[in-house]
Amino acid sequence: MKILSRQQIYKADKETTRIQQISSLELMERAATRAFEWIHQRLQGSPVPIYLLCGIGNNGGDGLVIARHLAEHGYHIEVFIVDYHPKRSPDFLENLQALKQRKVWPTTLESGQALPAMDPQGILVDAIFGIGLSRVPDPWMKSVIDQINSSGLFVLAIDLPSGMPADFSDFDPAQNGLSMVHAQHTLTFGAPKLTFFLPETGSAVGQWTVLDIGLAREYTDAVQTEFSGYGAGLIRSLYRPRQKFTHKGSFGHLWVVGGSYGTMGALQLAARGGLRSGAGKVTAWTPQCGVDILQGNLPEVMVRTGKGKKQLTDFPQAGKFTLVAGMGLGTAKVTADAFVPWLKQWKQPVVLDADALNILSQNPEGFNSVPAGSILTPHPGEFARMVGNWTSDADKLEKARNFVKQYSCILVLKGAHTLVLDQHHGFFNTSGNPGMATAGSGDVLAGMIGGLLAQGYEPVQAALAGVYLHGLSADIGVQKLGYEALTAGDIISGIGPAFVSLFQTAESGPPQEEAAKEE
Ligand SMILES: NC(=O)C1=CN([C@@H]2O[C@H](COP(=O)(O)OP(=O)(O)OC[C@H]3O[C@@H](n4cnc5c(N)ncnc54)[C@H](OP(=O)(O)O)[C@@H]3O)[C@@H](O)[C@H]2O)[C@H](O)CC1
Ligand SMILES: [K+]
Repeated sequence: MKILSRQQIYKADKETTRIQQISSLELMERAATRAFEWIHQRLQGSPVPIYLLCGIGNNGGDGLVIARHLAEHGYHIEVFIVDYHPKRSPDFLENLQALKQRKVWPTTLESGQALPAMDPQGILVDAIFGIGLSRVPDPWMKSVIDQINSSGLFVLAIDLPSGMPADFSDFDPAQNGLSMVHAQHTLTFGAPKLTFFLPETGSAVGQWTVLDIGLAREYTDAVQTEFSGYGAGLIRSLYRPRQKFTHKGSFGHLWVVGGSYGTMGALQLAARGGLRSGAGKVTAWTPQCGVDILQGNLPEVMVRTGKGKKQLTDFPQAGKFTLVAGMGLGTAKVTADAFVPWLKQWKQPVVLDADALNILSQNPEGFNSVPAGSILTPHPGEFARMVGNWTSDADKLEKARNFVKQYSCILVLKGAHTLVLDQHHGFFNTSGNPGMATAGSGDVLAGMIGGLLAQGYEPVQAALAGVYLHGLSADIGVQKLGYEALTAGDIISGIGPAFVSLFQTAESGPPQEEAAKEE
């Protein structure tokens, strides 16, 4: 699922009309008809009042086409033209004519005018601004947006909520008060937009559905995008089936390094995540206080200790194993003093999480010792320690881009849509749920990525599959437990079913392809 930039969507639009030899008016008709069908399928002729707020560009034109189809099907509609600009797009004007021919007479709202009273049981279709938004809405538009947001109506946004840019190519909405319609649902054309995946703007999108409007595949298949969303389809294509004549040595040896007095749980969760993801063998390197805990709880895991009793003061010699470090490690000076030089020994990619990242943030020179291709898995607090505070999602993305370039690493930026970013591309994950905001969830993920890396997946593949399966395990967990009760241990219990469901058909398992399309 490619995320096209604003300019690429315009190009897709143009190429579609050229290749398919249709007019832009016909493409608008096609797009808006898909949106109408989506509404009609759900409302089934219900007498609920529908208020269509249309701008004066092509997003407004879409709104007028939807209005025409709704009127033809007997819906109770009221149409408003939000007159924020003196110019009108030609396709808007054509569709205004077509609507009037159907004896529907829109009301024009002029600058400064308030929205009319609306039945709070009704539905508001937001077709004011689409991808054409190129600057911050003016004070009147901001007040219209505020009135929509406090109206209490169900808001359905067309293409994207008005006031929200598709990407950050023109302006950064967070620097300007984030004035945007908050929709319950967004019907977007052709491809999801970058801003859907980021917390500042994504919260305004609500649920979202990508409507296939038949954009020219000649263009959309070939175009290189900076970002994409991914789901089961990509992970299935990466999956390495197990062969019959294999043994545990075929699936790698994972070492989880970390733990300190009082935080041995983190190391255990990572070890279990690695085992459940298929690592052939798992060894834990812990301070001496960890031996009984790990041996008692995890019979499958071998345990080796450093010299330190309550915290690590030394580390194992780099060897032919896959390293995941940082879970519960602590940031004591003795630990940090040993950890930073030790990292230099590593030549093959490693996975660094939690306190490994915190230690490096306190000793930034150490990031230069991280082997190329390593996977760093910070949560937002850890990432802020790594790169400094950001002022907005756009700024955070920029900082992340610079970081992966500088250190040739892969960042896994954890969030509602975890971003796996390398120097070539950013992948937003589509599995997972708010139940995952629970202690130890990140330790499990680090272990899972390590378990996949140990089995020979390329680093970016291990990161993508680990993140997706981690989210899917939690999705399976919440089906029985709900969000509140889900724990990191439950995510581990879901890993097996997640692998299994990856290859189930839509009829017998969670419909993963849909999950990627519809939030
Ligand atoms: N391929 C597709 O996805 C299709 C998309 N369609 C729909 O078309 C819109 C995009 O339409 P467009 O006319 O380009 O833009 P908008 O309707 O979003 O905006 C109209 C104009 O508003 C001006 N603008 C921008 N920011 C502001 C602002 N803050 N205040 C006032 N005015 C603003 C801007 O014009 P300027 O010349 O002033 O810059 C916009 O052009 C897309 O979202 C879909 O809904 C088609 O229907 C079919 C295919
Ligand atoms: K809109």
